[in-house]
Amino acid sequence: MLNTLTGISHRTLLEDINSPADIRGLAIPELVDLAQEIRDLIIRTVSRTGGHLAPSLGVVELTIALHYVFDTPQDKLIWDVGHQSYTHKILTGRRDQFATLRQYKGISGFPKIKESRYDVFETGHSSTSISAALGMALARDIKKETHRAIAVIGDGSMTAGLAFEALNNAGHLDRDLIVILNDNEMSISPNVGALSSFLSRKLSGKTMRRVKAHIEERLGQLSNVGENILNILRKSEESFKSFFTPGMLFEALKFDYIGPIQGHELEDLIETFEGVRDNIHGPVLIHVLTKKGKGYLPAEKNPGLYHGVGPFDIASGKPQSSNGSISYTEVFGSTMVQMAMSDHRIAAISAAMITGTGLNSFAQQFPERFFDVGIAEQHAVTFAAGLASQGLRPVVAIYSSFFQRALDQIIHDVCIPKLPVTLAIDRAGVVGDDGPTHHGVFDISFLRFIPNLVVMAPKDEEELQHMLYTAVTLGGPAAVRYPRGPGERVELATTLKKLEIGRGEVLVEGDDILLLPVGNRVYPALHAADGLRKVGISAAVINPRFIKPLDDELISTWARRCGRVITIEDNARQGGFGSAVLELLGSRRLAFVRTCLLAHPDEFVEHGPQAVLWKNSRLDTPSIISAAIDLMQQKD
Ligand SMILES: Cc1ncc(C[n+]2csc(CCOP(=O)(O)OP(=O)(O)O)c2C)c(N)n1
Ligand SMILES: CC(=O)[C@@H](O)[C@H](O)COP(=O)(O)O
Ligand SMILES: [Mg+2]
Repeated sequence: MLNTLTGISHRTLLEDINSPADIRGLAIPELVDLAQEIRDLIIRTVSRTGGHLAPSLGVVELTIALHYVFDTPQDKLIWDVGHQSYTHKILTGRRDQFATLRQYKGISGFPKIKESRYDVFETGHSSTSISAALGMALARDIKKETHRAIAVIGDGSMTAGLAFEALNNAGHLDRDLIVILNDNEMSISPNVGALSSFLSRKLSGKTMRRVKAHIEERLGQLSNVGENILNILRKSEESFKSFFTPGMLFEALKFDYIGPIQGHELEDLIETFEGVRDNIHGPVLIHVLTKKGKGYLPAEKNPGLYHGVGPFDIASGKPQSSNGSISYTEVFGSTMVQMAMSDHRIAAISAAMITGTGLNSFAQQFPERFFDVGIAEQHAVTFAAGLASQGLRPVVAIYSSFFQRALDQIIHDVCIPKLPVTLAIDRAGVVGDDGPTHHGVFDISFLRFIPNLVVMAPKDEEELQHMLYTAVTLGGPAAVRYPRGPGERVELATTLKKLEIGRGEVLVEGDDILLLPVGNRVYPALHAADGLRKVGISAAVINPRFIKPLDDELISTWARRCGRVITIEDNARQGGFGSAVLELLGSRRLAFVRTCLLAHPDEFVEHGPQAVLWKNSRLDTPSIISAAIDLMQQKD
């Protein structure tokens, strides 16, 4: 590598690292230098590609130490969420491809089995790693193999029920299993919840007093031994606190607990891991303290902002300027504030995604009506149902792909009892660079079959405002799905209006073909109708607004009139909006109408810019035009 100051070129350590085997011969000072080279590479690359910078910078030493001590890939290393796996990728043969991180056709931002044999489990959604590692440990024992199973999970991800289900089961099964708790006291925003306080031993005064009184009472009943311990405890709050360690929780779950250890000290990490590797059997949890964003000052100072970033300037840390459009998420956030000012029943719930869902302002202005429940989508929905059962009008804002976790709660706790809960489904449709784990392309399919639920999708940001208002004033369960990214730059409404449930709108009249686009596909369809007019095809465009209930009358009338229908949706074809229209046409004896369903095919859509993904799935304007021309030319 060329030193730009001296003009002298020298070989970096990283240039000789092609697999973890290559780091195992290095001495500690060399590993320290290697960590710096890796950090530089991550910062350089992510400043160009965007990505999960702060989580990855926080685990550089941890990753080096794990690959140094354990015999990967025979030993199975599982990265929870996987957004912190950049060092792992660089060390496991993907250094040269790292420049393509999150680029279309480039390497993914998450572990991918097809990318490397070191990626033994795919992640993206949180809190799966302990379950997966436990499964691997059991498979190992059944097959009489000897490798280790290691889950690396963050303190944020540890708050999810799934992680606790796995700990509970692992304690019971008592097999060799290593859980590394990467504790940086951060989820995306600062971590919240009782567990988080417990890990950092920030026990509340109330808890302290209660437990202290209880112990004093119990020990006081004993003779000398009790008095001695009591005296120690009385000495200071600190010594009392030290009586409680985060380990107590895990030990109660039958794990050995080791730590907390400093996560940026390579020597300590390596020594601890070697000790565990060579001496400990059964489930063990190693508590590692790290700093999110370590080594890049702007990220250290503001780890939330640099959790996931777009391209930025390294020197100043400033993100590349956006084009100034307001996003759907921002409109959701401001509309929530607008509604909550006059309706005191409105509450907002986020599952550890306050900024991502645009709820910062609501949280600041209405702290008593805002709840960040941690990474707990299932709980978020049932908690909302509880609020709604007592007269509140909760809005649960969660990304489409994370709502997948809460399907049972939506059905069982919200829709069967018809409770007035609004599901604000952000990131509906393809999200872009995060890829298949994060695309929100299934929600139409998994919500459409639920009785009592009204499902809406706005064509633009102004319609989103009215749909939110319609949802919270409905008096029953409602869902509004809206996409990632900028709106259509339309003017926002100052007065919110209630839409008539199940009523669509005719945007363009036409006789030859009916275009039925959903949500963010409405504008591309309008442009397509313009294009079709130029080649002599008269296309009608209807914005259905409601995916459920459908405007049966309007759609049937226009389908009969045009004789050809194209549905267009940023959702999977299977069970999607197009399927709903086919069901309608069948039930109305309109099966003779020629149809074409434009939607994502029955495969997982890869990562890449949204525009590319829409084009690939034939959901952009030119594809709609060519589908219409094809349908016009179709003969029996
Ligand atoms: C089920 C689910 N909900 C929400 C998210 C969004 N998300 C990604 S990372 C993250 C925070 C994770 O915190 P932690 O595990 O402590 O990792 P850190 O980023 O601090 O390293 C969240 C909420 C997700 N990936 N999966
Ligand atoms: C890893 C993860 O799940 C989140 O950080 C996600 O990548 C955020 O996506 P947005 O950038 O769309 O908020
Ligand atoms: Mg964390």
